[in-house]
Parts: sequence; structure tokens; C-alpha cells
Amino acid sequence: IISGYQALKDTMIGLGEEFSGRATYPLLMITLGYGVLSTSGHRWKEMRRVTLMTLKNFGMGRRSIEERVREEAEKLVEMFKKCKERVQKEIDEVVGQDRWSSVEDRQNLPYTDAVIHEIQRNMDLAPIAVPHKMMCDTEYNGYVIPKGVMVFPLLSSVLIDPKMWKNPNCFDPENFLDADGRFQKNDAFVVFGMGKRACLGEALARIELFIFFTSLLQHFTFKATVPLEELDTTPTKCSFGCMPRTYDCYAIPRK
Ligand code: HEM
Repeated sequence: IISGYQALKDTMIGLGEEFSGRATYPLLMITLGYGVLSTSGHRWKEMRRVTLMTLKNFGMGRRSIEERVREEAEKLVEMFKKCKERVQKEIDEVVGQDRWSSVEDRQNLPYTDAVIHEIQRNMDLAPIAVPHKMMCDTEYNGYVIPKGVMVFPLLSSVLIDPKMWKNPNCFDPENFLDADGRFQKNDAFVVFGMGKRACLGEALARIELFIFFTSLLQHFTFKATVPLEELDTTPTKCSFGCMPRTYDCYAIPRK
């Protein structure tokens, strides 16, 4: 298990090729050894290249991916409308009046951007990423890690690495803001993994999260149905992931 920002950076990026294999474990047996996530070596490289090309072609650049994501966000808002007959008229007014947010707005919404990042950091969706496999005998930090060994990049440890965060142990958007309130990137934001096997869907996921989040908050105010102190916001553990809990809430259209 590789833990902490520096060790993950040294191995996943510095020794990227050596650590680029994918280990097999029971959950991955459903893939029958196929697919970009579960393969290693030449086969994986080819699939990763083709998948990346397909994802790029799918959008023909970022703009049309964004348009498709926005369409989905609009559908989501439509879904809310259907469920809430009583407020349908108000929603129609809001949808009719406001423009949709776009990724260009991100730079002018540093606090919103910081909140989305902080949610992802706290969520810790993939605490151990997806296990890697050593491609050859490799020495790191005085340890010899033999070929074939399963390696867990402990992403959780980086997301709360005290050397890397202002306030690692609680929800604080300031972790992504500088003294002037501008958005500040942090290399320890590794929710999508690091190096050669890092998530292929990161760009798409980031656009989706930004547009869904801003569109929903643009059109609705969310209120809990119980006092906030009664809500447990810690993620639940589910297999090798961390999942958000489910909550009842009021989605109140904004005027
Ligand atoms: C918030 C959403 C997402 C998060 C946090 C996430 C996170 C991750 C992580 C941690 C890994 C493993 C990295 C490693 O092995 O070191 C991964 C792999 C991968 N993800 Fe995602 N992911 C997300 C969304 C997506 C989406 C939307 C897609 C597809 C469009 C996608 C496609 C993939 C693929 C294909 C791999 C395997 C890459 C490889 O093995 O070379 N992910 N993701």
C-alpha cells in the first residue's frame, strides 16, 4: 500500500511505467479480463489510446461535450418539474428567465468551484483507487517490489495529507482558495488517481459536476427535511468505494 502525497507522486508518476499494471481481484472478474480498466501492458495501452480518442471524438472538443452535459442538466431540472406539480409554474418562470451556466463561468465562480472540489475531497469516492500491478521488479524508497505484486495507491491518505492541506480533516472550501478568495489548485487533489492509470473520464466528470451543481443551485434552494444537526454527511463504505448517503430534501424553486 502506497501512502501519502510524496510516495504516490514518486511511484505513480516517477515510476509510472513500472506501476502501470492492473491487478486482478474478484470484483474485476465481471470484466472477464477485457476493457481498459482491467488490462495491462500492450493491450491496455492500445485500449487507453482508442478510448481517449473516442471520448475526444464523442465531443469533437470540449464545447459539444459541454452542450450534451447541459442537455442532461436540463433534463434533470425537467424531472424535478414533473415531480413537483405544485411549483411547476415557478420553475417554468426560472427556466425561461435565466441562461444556463457554462464551464467558462467556472473562473468567475471560485467559491462554487472550491465547494465542488471540497465535496469531492471529503467524499473520497475511490479511497484505494483501482489496484495496480507491478510490471517489473522495482526498487522504491529502499523496498524492492517484485513484478506481479498488487499495489494499492492509497488516495485517501493524500486527500488528508497534513503537509498538503490547510484544513485536512473537515469540510472547508478554504482548502482550495488563496488569501484573496481566488481558486487555488492543489496537487494533492488526487480523486481521479495519478499518473499513467489515472481516470480517463476526468474531463467529462468535471464538466458534469460543475454544470449539474451550478444549474441545480441556480434554479433551486435545497432544504433538509430534518434539522441539519441530525444529518450524517460522512460517506458510507461500499465495496472498495465511498458512497454518499441518501437524503430527503426540499428542492425549492428560486424566484
Ligand atoms: C467523479 C467521477 C470519477 C472519479 C472520482 C473517478 C476516479 C477514478 C479512479 C480513482 C480511477 C483509478 C486510477 C488508478 O488506477 O490509479 C479511475 C479509472 C478510470 N476511470 Fe474514472 N472516475 C470518475 C469518472 C469517470 C468517468 C465519467 C469515466 C468515463 C467516461 C471514467 C473512466 C475511467 C476509466 C476508463 C478508468 C481506467 C483507466 C485505466 O485503467 O487506464 N471515470 N477513475
